[in-house]
Amino acid sequence: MGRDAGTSSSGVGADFVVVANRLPVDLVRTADGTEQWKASPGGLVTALESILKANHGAWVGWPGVPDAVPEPFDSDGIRLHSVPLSAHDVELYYEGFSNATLWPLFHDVVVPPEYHREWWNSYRDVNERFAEATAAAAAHGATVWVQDYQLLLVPRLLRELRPDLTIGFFLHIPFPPVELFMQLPWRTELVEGMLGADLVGFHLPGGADNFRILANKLRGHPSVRLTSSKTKAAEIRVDDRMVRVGAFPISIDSTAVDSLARSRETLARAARLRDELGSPRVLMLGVDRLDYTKGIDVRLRALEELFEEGRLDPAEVTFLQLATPSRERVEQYQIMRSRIEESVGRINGMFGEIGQPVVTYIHRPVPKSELTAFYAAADVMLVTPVRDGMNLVAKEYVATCTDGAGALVLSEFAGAANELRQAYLCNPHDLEGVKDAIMAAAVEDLPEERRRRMRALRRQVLGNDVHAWARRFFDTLDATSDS
Ligand SMILES: Nc1nc2c(ncn2[C@@H]2O[C@H](COP(=O)(O)OP(=O)(O)O)[C@@H](O)[C@H]2O)c(=O)[nH]1
Ligand SMILES: O=P(O)(O)OC[C@H]1O[C@H](O[C@H]2O[C@H](CO)[C@@H](O)[C@H](O)[C@H]2O)[C@H](O)[C@@H](O)[C@@H]1O
Repeated sequence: MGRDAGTSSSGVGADFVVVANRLPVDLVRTADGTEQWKASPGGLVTALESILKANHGAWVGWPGVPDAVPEPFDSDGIRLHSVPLSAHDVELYYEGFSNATLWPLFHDVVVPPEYHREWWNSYRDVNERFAEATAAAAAHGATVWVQDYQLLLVPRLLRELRPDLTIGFFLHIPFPPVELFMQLPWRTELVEGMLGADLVGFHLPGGADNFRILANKLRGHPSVRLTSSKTKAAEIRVDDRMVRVGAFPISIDSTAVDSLARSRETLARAARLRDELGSPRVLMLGVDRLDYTKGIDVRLRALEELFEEGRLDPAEVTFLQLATPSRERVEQYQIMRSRIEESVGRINGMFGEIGQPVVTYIHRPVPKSELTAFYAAADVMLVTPVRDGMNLVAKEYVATCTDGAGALVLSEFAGAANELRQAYLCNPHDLEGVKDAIMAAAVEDLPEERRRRMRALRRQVLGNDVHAWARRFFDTLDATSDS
């Protein structure tokens, strides 16, 4: 990363600070009232943890439970600063505005977003507290990297408090088309919030383009493309500053995943797992937070029809779905969970045998070593979101296929499809297309064709890891502070 972010030159605060809704660890309260820290879920943490550890930086975020007020502490070389949220904040800012307004709106309104003024007021208030906590944690002249849709107002608020900072912002979910964003009653404030950064990053060029159009439409800030830039970035003039905008597709720590996949323990566990699942000829796998964007229902419907039509034989095919609990108090998540669990029951009722279900469904997190063994055991990985910013699971599966076997069925609506062109791509809204992609990946294509595709995918994932992602972002951010 080329950035020494150890102790600050002034001795007060860190020279490099990440700000995200969640800390990289969650405080977990057990039934007996004791508390312990556990790794928190999601791709964002997976992606940033290794970068921060390598740079002894600080992380500002919510500890994951209401009303907890831990003092700053060090974890694995990272200084963690908690922003406490009350139960009311969690309900209005996190479950409400972040996950029932912005999340569905930014994921192409796959469920209807709700607009409530009291949610917005709480979002603004919590963003102010994040900005204040960050201003207190950062050394003079530090670099601050603000993450994601929960904190869209922070870049501007932080700039007002601390004009000496260099501020980057990265959005991990899709940035919606202009017509959808325009639904937001607070659209101008949100765009202005993001424009407080020196660099605004998205996964895909389309998201960056949507943002440039909105900055012009809502605030009259025209942009120019930087034709010389490798990142195809653009610049927007905001008063006396230039804000850079570009696409930076995130990735994984590919080498670490690859070596864990090659370990004797992983390979032994993967073999045992196949035995435990009845030694199927084809083991299919899904791994997701239980979220309505992930298309878990789509793949279940596709499999059910393939069994009904006799195109897949339930005696030969098993599907393992890991669906990690997520945002469980938000209504649409509850609706989706019921729908998925009903499908699993129906499919097993129709096609399972005693002691031999066709769908094995796990609704709890598993340790990383176990997850890696799932990937290593699977012949076909099903990643079928109706919309997804990137989808790191797809990349993790590819990095785990160390023997070059294995096939990835991937929705065109996952950001990862932009890079993983040799996957079995499908449109999750076209059920026949999803079924055909599953059939090609699982049964119809020759092993050589699957291997050819997997070789190309592995070249992509191993050659573009999370470190390269961070380097590209920081090189572009450094260029903004130089100009
Ligand atoms: N250890 C562990 N990691 C999980 C589990 N479920 C999902 N993950 C990780 O969570 C991340 C999900 O990222 P991504 O696919 O981008 O989707 P996101 O959930 O929307 O961020 C991946 O790094 C997964 O490995 C689990 O049960 N255990
Ligand atoms: O913090 P939660 O509400 O429990 O949700 C977990 C995370 O989900 C989202 O992940 C996104 O980021 C990934 C990495 O860039 C990307 O691959 C994926 O497509 C996105 O959905 C969310 O953006 C994070 O803020 C959450 O922490």
